[in-house]
Amino acid sequence: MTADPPLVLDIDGTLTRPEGWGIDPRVFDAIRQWDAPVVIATGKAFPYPVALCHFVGIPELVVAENGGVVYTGDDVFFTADCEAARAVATEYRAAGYDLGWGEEDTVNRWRETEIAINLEQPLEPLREIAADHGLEVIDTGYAYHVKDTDPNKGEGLETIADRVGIDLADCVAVGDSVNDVSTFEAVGRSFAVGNADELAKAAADEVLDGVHADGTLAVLERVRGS
Ligand SMILES: O=C(O)COP(=O)(O)O
Ligand SMILES: [Mg+2]
Repeated sequence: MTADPPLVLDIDGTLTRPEGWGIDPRVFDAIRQWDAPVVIATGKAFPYPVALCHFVGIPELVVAENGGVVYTGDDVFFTADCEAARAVATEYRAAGYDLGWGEEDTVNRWRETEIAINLEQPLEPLREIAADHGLEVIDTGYAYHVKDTDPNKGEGLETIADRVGIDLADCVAVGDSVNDVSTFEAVGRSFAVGNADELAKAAADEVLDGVHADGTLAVLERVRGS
C-alpha cells in the first residue's frame, strides 16, 4: 500500500479541456478523490483558485498571482506590492493602449499584487514601461503578467509546504508554462503537459504526450498510490 503523493497543479493549460479553455470536468472528481494535499498554483487572481478548491470540495491550499498571494488554509501572505504594477497599467493606458479585458475587467478586479494584460495587446510598449518600473513581463500563453521579479510559484509552494507539513520531495507537479518552472524546481517529480511552452518542457522531469487535462489525468493515474 503506497500513499498518493501530494500534488501541485497549475490551472490554465494544465486542467483545461483539450481545446484549451474551461476546466475539464473529469478533473473535479480526480482532485476531490486524491488522498493527499492538493496545492493549486496559478497566475490567476486569488479568488479563482479559492473558488476552484471550494467547488471541488478540497482544502484551500493556494498559490495565486504567480506567487504574489499565498494561502495556507489559515494565513494569507502577500509577497509582492501591486503599486508598481498599477503604475505600469496606468502608463500603458496613458500611451493609448488597453489591458484588453473590457470595462469591468474581472481578470484584474480582485488581483492584489500584479496586473494581467490580454495577449492581443501590444507587448513591446508594455515591456518597456514595465522595465522602467523594475518589473518583468511574463507570457503564460493565457495572459501577459506584469510582476515583481522576486515572488514565484515555487516560493509560494515552499511557504505552504512549510506550514502544512508537506515534504516537497514527495510532491508531484504538473504545469504548462514559464510560470511553472519555479514549481518544477521545488518538487520531487515534475511533468509538463504536451502543450507546454519550451521553458516548462525544459524544466520538467518529463514531458507528457497528452495535452491539457488529458496529459494531467494520465499522469495522476500513473503516480497515484496503490
Ligand atoms: O493566469 C494565467 O495567465 C495562467 O494561469 P495558470 O498559471 O493557472 O496557467
Ligand atoms: Mg498554466
